[in-house]
Amino acid sequence: MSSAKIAINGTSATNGTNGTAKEMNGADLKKLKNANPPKVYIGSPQKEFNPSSNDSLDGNQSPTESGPPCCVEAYSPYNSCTYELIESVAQFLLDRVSIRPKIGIICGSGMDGTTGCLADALTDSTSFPYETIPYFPTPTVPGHMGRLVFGYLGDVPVMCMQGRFHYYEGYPLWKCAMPVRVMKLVGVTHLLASNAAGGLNDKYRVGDIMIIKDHINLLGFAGNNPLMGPNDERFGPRFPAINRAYDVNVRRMAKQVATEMDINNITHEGVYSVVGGPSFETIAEIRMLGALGVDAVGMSTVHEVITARHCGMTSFAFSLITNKSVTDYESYEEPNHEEVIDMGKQREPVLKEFITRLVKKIEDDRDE
Ligand SMILES: O=P(O)(O)O[C@@H]1C[C@H](O)[C@@H](CO)O1
Ligand SMILES: Nc1nc2[nH]cnc2c(=O)[nH]1
Repeated sequence: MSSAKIAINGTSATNGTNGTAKEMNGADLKKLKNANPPKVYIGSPQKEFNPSSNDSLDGNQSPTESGPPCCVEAYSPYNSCTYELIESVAQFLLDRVSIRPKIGIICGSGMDGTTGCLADALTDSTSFPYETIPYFPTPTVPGHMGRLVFGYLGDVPVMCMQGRFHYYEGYPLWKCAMPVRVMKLVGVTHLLASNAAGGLNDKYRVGDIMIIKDHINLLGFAGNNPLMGPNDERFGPRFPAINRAYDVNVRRMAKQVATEMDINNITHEGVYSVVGGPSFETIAEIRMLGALGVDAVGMSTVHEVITARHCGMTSFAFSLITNKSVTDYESYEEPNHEEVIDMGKQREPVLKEFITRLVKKIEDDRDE
């Protein structure tokens, strides 16, 4: 494996080779954190990109819009993050890693922690703490690391979000899903998202896996969607179809993996619904969701999948059932984030194996 250079504000560090990982650190991070807005360095020799000027990004592209850097308006409900800006973030990453992943993974709660998580299984990895990536949001939730990691899962090149962004953190949906567009422009064709969810279906037990076959976008019902605002056709159409969001072929492969791993008894296929959070559901809300045909409820994924489908990515997602949704007024049980994180950690080895095998199948399928 050849070694690549990671350039940080004009300094550089050598990328890890053969199982080692490199991360931006110390003084460089401090410098980047203090930069406001973050600086984007594109091309060689490095040059500072000012989104509000007509600076050329790499000699070929130029921003088509003037005005302030759009992603700085973090709380705008409408996506004002231009194609050019996303392209510049993707280029920032591509300039610093040598691998070209086709598969992007988003690790859910408890699966993205500090030890033993999927991202740690990557070899030849290069990781970017989110605060070092221009225009990236930063996670605020305990149990969510904040790193984008490039590396090999088995022998398959992937990029992996170790920690995601949630609506309840105060980020608009488009911003929560912005990394998916970055993945797209990095060259990713397949999105694999995981999440922690409360189980409504009576047959589900804590620790089970639910392959998502469909979703109910409750945030969308309430008039909120990551695609609201001006549409850029370079990403996708104004009115994308979403009825085949969870790819049937990848779901079939995931079920094959479950059979190979002999975990069919804990693997299901069902409907996920997203709520805004951060409060968990009331009993009346859970009963309503159950009546609507929801099998598991959580606070993420749907806006990422919508964004992925909009830009033509194949998407797959699964939930780890970290707690049973409470449906009984007599019950003293209360869902809590600690049990969510604990269950994620407990299931880490199984999920790692599940994802590693699935990624391999997808890669082999892509090659056929
Ligand atoms: O990021 P995910 O959807 O896995 O996280 C779920 C929703 C909340 O962030 C958290 C609640 O414990 O778990
Ligand atoms: N909304 C919601 N999100 C979760 N994430 C993990 N468990 C739950 C839950 O019970 N409800």
